[in-house]
Formats: sequence, C-alpha cells, structure tokens
Amino acid sequence: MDPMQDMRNDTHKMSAKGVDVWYGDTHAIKDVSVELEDRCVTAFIGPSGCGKSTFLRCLNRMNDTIEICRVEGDIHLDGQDIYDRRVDPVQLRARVGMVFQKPNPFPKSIYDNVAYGPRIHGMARTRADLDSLVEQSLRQAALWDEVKDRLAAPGTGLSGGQQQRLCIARAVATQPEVLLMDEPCSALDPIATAQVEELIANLTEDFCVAIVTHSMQQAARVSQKTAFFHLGNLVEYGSTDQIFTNPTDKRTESYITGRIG
Ligand SMILES: Nc1ncnc2c1ncn2[C@@H]1O[C@H](COP(=O)(O)OP(=O)(O)OP(=O)(O)O)[C@@H](O)[C@H]1O
Repeated sequence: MDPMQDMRNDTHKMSAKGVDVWYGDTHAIKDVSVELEDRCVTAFIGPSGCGKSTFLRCLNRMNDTIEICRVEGDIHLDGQDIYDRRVDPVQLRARVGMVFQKPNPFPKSIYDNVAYGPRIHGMARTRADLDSLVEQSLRQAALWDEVKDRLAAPGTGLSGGQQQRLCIARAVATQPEVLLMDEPCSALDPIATAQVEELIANLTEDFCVAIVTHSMQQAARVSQKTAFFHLGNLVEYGSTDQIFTNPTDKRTESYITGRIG
C-alpha cells in the first residue's frame, strides 16, 4: 500500500510533534510542536536565524538535501508520517509544494514551467488535459490574463513579480494540498508584493499555506494564524490577531514591538 494514501480524518492538515533539527552540532529547532490548519495561512515570524526556514523545510523534507542536517520528531500530513521510510520525498513534494525567496523559473517557456510537474507525475493523459491544467494553474496564480498570448515565451523574460507568480503556478500545477512559501516577496517591489499577497489570500480557498516572512505587516495582512519562533523555539502560536494585539509571552511582545529582532 502506498503509505501516502493512508489518509485519516485529521482536523489539521499537518502536525509536528517534538521536532528537533541539527546542522552538525548546531541545534536549530528545539522540540517544536504545532498544527497547521487546512485552508488557512499560517505565518512563521521571528528574528533572523531563529529557525523559521529550517522548520518550513522540514514540512516537505527539503532538509533531506542538506547532508549535515538531522531531523527528529514526528511530522504528519493527513495523519501520515512524512518521514516514514516508505514515503517518496518526490511524491511528498508534489503534495507539499514550495515557493522560494527568489523567483526561480526554469529556463523554459511559460507553458513548460507550469507543465513540468504534471508531466513528471503523469497527471495529464492528453495534450488537452495538460493545456487545461496549465491554464487552471496560471489562473490560480493570477497570471493567466498577462501571459495567455505568450505561453511559448521564456519564463525568465517575465518581470520579477510575474516570475514569482509563475513559480506559484508551477507549484500549484501538481495540485498540492499544502504550499510552503519562504519569504516569497522579499525580492519583489511593493506593487508586485501587493499582487502576490492578494494571491496568497485567494490560495486559502484551496490550500493549507505556511509562509515565512520578515515583515510583520505582511504576516498581519495575509495570515490567520501566526507562529513566533525565537532561538529555535516555537514561543507562541495562535490567531494572528491575538499574537499581534495580545501576545502572552514577553519575547513575542518584544519582537512585535520592535525591541528584539
Ligand atoms: N544549510 C545550513 N547549514 C548549516 N547551518 C544552517 C543551515 N541553514 C541554516 N543553518 C543554521 O540554522 C539556524 C536557523 O537558520 P534558519 O535559516 O532556519 O533561520 P531563519 O529564522 O529562517 O533565518 P532568516 O530569517 O535569517 O532567514 C541558524 O543558526 C543558521 O545558521
């Protein structure tokens, strides 16, 4: 049986329990437990080096690619242990997609960037199927109207903001359930940032989204839940409103009022 098919009716899309991460001797994540709700944006905030990106990368096993990195604890997707030996990380990453800080389209056409994942996962039986998946993904990424007449043009020829939306289209094309975003707007200008933020708000209709951001304003604008990390610890997790208006921990309060970070 494919272990990823072993679904259970969990109220949370993903859950982490007692997660520790080391890079060699550096203890980057310390006993972190958190649950990510479906159809919700969860923001990971905290000072530089607190482990936000490390923890995000645990959620689709991107840290597997870093030799000195060791992950312990349990991380479940729909009740299934994603670190189970039988789980293929490539299949997992089709279900838990990722968008990076810097837009990184492949040196291929706009169409082929989006079609890449569906092709390697055999998701479209006919060219018409693939065409409609590409269109749907570009629409979900709020890019279709801008590129529909030039799908054969190189993805690298788009503006930075369009490239990032193309990368989001590429990520959603495999029809993932979870989208991880690691500072997706940090390389974008304010207008492109606003477009991507609006897009993130719309993505919650279909996905569970986790976003690392340095911008507290962005976390407040796009997320419903916020997790505050400090020195590898998850200090506080709750509704974004509560974290920003009535934090329970002094460290969270210091961070959001600008005293640490
Ligand atoms: N590839 C790596 N090799 C060794 N140490 C690493 C690696 N990546 C991260 N670290 C260390 O792990 C800790 C957490 O880093 P991480 O990048 O997860 O933090 P962050 O909160 O995302 O930081 P930033 O906001 O600056 O991006 C830091 O001490 C960092 O130096």
